[in-house]
Amino acid sequence: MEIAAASTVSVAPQLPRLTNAFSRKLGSISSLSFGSLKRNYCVGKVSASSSVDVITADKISPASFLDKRETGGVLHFVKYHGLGNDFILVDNRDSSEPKITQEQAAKLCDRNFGVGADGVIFAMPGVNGTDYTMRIFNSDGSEPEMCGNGVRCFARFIAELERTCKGKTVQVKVDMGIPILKAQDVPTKLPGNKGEAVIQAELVVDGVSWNVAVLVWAILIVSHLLPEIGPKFEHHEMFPARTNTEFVEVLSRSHLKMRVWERGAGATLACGTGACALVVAAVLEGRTDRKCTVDLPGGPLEIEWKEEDNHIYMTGPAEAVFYGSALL
Ligand SMILES: N[C@@H](CCC[C@H](N)C(=O)O)C(=O)O
Repeated sequence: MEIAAASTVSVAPQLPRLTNAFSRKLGSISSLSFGSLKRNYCVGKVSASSSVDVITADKISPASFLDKRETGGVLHFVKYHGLGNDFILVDNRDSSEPKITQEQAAKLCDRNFGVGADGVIFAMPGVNGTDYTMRIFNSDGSEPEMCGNGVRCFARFIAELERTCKGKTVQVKVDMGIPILKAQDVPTKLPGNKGEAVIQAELVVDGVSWNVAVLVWAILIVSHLLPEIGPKFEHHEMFPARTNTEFVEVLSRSHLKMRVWERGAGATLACGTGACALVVAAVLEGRTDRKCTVDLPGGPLEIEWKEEDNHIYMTGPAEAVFYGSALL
């Protein structure tokens, strides 16, 4: 059995890179389909496409709650999670500015003094011909470019807002687009060593040498070290925009296990973009096939990096947890 740490470094660079790469496609149109209904949307500065299948049926209709309009100082939301990576979803379709500030989002995400979540996601009006735009603030208030588990929850939320889906849990497949491996697009100051990509490079963190690639492999890491080592990767000088980090164990050519330290959110139960980056890294290093199950603390994700179109497809659950109103 091989244990690799990973990745985030390895993957980390990759994650931001994926997101940053996407961000240059501002306004590009993707599709979201719920059964027979199809919607185009733009994820923040990123684009992605999803399809949703309802796998369970709810007994209650949230319609009356979702129809509520805010009065001063109150924010209505729905709490969702994808494999334990949890988000506060806000119906922001009537404005292209988020209803709350980044500071307010950080307070809401606090697990002791707020609602508790890994991030706040806003469903906003579409741009450039899209039906919707998604924006997300991390639990520290910073704004990432993309969120894999979050985009599945977003898809589920849109379906609920449009009354096209009443299931508590749905399985969502997301087209995460094309991975970009160019070092400067990650961004990382690590020099490209495989074309312009960073594969199997050395990264020194806190005096320890890690074998990283666009992902990081090869070092055993145990869970209790995550809070200690995670921030050192996140804030490493080689990653000017900080980074997400996935620590990985290779179980077989189609099975990976990972722990994540997220930029702006810390140790979370799952990270969709990280799982995608991980599979790309694993394939580039010849460690796995293109279709893998990635086990995360919150459960498994199915990831496929298709050769035909170079896109990465992620499939996993999105579950509604509760409806609430927060005092701001
Ligand atoms: N913290 C991340 C953004 C969120 C990633 C997410 N959990 C996922 O599922 O992809 C960042 O700052 O990049």
